[in-house]
Amino acid sequence: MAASVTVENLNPKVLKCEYAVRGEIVIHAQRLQQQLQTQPGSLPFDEILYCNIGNPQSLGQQPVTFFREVLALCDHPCLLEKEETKSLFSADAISRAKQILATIPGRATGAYSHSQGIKGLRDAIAAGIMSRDGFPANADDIFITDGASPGVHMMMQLLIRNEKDGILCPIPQYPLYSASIALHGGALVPYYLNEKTGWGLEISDLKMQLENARSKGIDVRALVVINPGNPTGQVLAEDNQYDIVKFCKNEGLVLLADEVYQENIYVDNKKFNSFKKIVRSMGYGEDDLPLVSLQSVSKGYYGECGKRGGYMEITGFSAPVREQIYKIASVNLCSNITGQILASLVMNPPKVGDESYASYKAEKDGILESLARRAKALEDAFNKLEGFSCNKAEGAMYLFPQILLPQKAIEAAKAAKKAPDAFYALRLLESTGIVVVPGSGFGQVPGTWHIRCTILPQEDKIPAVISRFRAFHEAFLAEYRD
Ligand SMILES: Cc1ncc(COP(=O)(O)O)c(C=O)c1O
Repeated sequence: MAASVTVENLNPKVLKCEYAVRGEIVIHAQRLQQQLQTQPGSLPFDEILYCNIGNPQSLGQQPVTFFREVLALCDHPCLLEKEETKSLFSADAISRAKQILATIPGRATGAYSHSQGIKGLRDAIAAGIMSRDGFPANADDIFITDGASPGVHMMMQLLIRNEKDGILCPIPQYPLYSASIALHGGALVPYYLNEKTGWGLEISDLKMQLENARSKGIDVRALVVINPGNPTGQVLAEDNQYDIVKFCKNEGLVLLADEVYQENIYVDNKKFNSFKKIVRSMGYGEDDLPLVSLQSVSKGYYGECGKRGGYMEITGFSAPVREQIYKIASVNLCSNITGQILASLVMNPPKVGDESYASYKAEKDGILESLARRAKALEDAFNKLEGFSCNKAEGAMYLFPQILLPQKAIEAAKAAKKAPDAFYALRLLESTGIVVVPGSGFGQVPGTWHIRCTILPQEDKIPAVISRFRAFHEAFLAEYRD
């Protein structure tokens, strides 16, 4: 019987969609990992180091105790009735769990919730946003989601009608954006971050790209800004943010602000400012600018990727449009309740005076300070490699060095039908077990080659990562030097 479903008759939007952070190189790494299990000693390394994805706990980062205590108590409320609980859990985790459970109808964490998320948790998130920004936030504007990704998909679904609807996206960009634009059948309108100025976002380039797209009949609907940047690690300066907001207002664009790395800042001279705060401090209110701000429990110092929690805060949309957004959310029923609770916790961590505060602060600072040291150590190491130039990771979880590849290597890549940076990343994996993502998965200025490497291996592993990388790179150059 002939197969009724073939690749040829699949939805072409699915075929067009690419997602390199889990692409060919990662699939090959998983194969090699299996080989290490079934035939130990058969490869030149004894473990695979996944530096391809911002998944901190998979590389040994420990979860924050307070958050997990509250989750455990919420998930098994009968613990709250037991005497031993008082010695096993901190007092503020116990009281927080009780407070949260009181907002959940029937204390049932196994029940569906409101499609935007449990109201009490949205109130807590709104309070967290207000204390972060100093401007009011409203629970009705919050949609709690299973990580930030569903929020991005929802907005693309809402905005993209056909291939003539465009979304301005940074290049390089996190491929969730290119993938979701492709899946929803829209046009990615690229704007280039300037590598020479530390991945600067230039309004002149935004304008040029917008005009260029419009001249081709593209109706540009939104601007995506990832701050701090992935894969590029830059943190936007406040003045730059004002200009971006003005640009969106003047051009009638929705501002999609991906702020999932808001807690990941590693330099003293930069500070995270939410676009919500910037917009409000410019005096713009609800009717001036449609703004979507995305946050996630996957990043920051919490790194709870597998719990799938996050939210989008939606302001500046009319009531009928918000009803449509609510309708899309309701088709998915609701996000998972554990992720909802965690999203409320990361926006309202323990405060001075709470029993957990000192240990919470020590865990948080320990993780963030270690990430800053790892970022610096890897940046310095990359900058010492011949042909590498690596901007600082001011924030986020990645380094994105440019590599000047010898012509001979580029030709070898061509012969192997691979992009040169994918060829390099594959060779790196096969000789060291280190998994990185080629720059071609994020977009880059044509003719330049990059790799993205996370800063997430634990500190005791960093010297080995650096020396394995260096040895590989020297051997690669020796093989392909022009
Ligand atoms: C910039 C950015 N946005 C969104 C996400 C989505 O993450 P999640 O769906 O786990 O919140 C990621 C994940 O790496 C990211 O880097």
